[in-house]
Amino acid sequence: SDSLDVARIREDFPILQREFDGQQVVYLDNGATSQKPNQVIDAIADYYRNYNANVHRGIHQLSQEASIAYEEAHDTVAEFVGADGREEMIFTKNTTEAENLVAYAWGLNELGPGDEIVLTEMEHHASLVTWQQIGEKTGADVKYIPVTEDGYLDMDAAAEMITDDTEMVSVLHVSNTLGTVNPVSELADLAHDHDSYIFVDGAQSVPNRPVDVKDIDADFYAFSAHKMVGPTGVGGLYGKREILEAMEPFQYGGDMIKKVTFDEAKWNDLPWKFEAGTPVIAQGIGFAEAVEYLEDVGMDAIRRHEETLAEYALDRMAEFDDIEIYGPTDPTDRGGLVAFNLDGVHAHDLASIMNDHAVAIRAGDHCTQPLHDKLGVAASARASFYLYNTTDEIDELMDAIDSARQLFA
Ligand SMILES: Cc1ncc(COP(=O)(O)O)c(CNc2co[nH]c2=O)c1O
Repeated sequence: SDSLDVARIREDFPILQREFDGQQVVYLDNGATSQKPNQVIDAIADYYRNYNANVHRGIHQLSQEASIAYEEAHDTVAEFVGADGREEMIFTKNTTEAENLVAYAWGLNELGPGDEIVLTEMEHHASLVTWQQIGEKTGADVKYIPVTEDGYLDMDAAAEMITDDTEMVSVLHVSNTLGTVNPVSELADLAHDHDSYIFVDGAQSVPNRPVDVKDIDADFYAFSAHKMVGPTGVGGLYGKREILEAMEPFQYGGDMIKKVTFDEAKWNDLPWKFEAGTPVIAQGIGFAEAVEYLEDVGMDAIRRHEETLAEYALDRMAEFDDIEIYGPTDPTDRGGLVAFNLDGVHAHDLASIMNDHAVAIRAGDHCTQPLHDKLGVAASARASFYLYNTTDEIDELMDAIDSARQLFA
């Protein structure tokens, strides 16, 4: 079977050997950011050491090498998510900037009173706050597809809420709080039946499972390199070519133009039209290396590994009646993360005790405050898994939770 050789993978991530007070770190905060293998670190260092130069303009050898590497990085990332080449793959700073790019470059210009933007109650602030603001600035109405008791989207409500007044449906593929995997192909069909665009937030899906944007038929699809063993500072925004061709640029300046006179400017070809100024060269090169690393491991194998870890974590937590778990209980129907609370212990206190045991988890609202309001909790703890985690590490998590239980009993 193509299951993961986790022991061999862990050798690529030196940070996993770190110890705090003699305890080896147990890193379970991958939903916030992933760790980076030597291959990615070395690729970025290699660029700075051996062919650092600015791109798109240089005549000299170094600039040509840097330009080719940066441009081909777009092809690598595009192919990874099933896009048709670099013309459909814009490098942004992160998923948040990708949402803002479409919100400003398309939303502000195209939306007005009477138009509707449909989100979900489980949206991350990157989309929720962005489209809420666009609604305020344009007069468009913002609606939220409800989340059911068991953590799924209410698709009957979705079918009613997406109408001919809907111009944009913006939904996350996998919830960073509930782990829910949303039916984005079905939502794309609903949006397109009403001539609406659909923006899919793939921050928690592209790193963890195979994604094919053409299969989903998304109009836009965004994700971040730092969650998929790549560097911070670069993300991918897929857009259908014909939509990007028709869209106004997001930022103006060098590189995004073809010709400038004192009277006007002509825009550059895709994707450079949306990459103003000196781009994220080193990060883009690191992004491509991260994609190649994940491809070598295999996205199906990663998805299955995370399902195994989620199932193990859910089973271990189900042994206790003082742990409340949020999101679907079926491990094959959710991402590799579990948000939870321990009765009587605030999530921040729990995370602090976890830290005393060198266990790194997240506590707070995970940038989904409206969802936490709906769940009726101010904060939750969250363990999120990746290709280098093990069930032994989940046992360490459970032992640390137990020490918190004893402390607060
Ligand atoms: C679903 C989702 N959308 C968008 C973002 C924003 O990504 P960024 O622009 O790269 O920051 C995140 C990051 N989520 C988290 C960041 O820290 N903890 C998290 O759960 C996310 O989980």
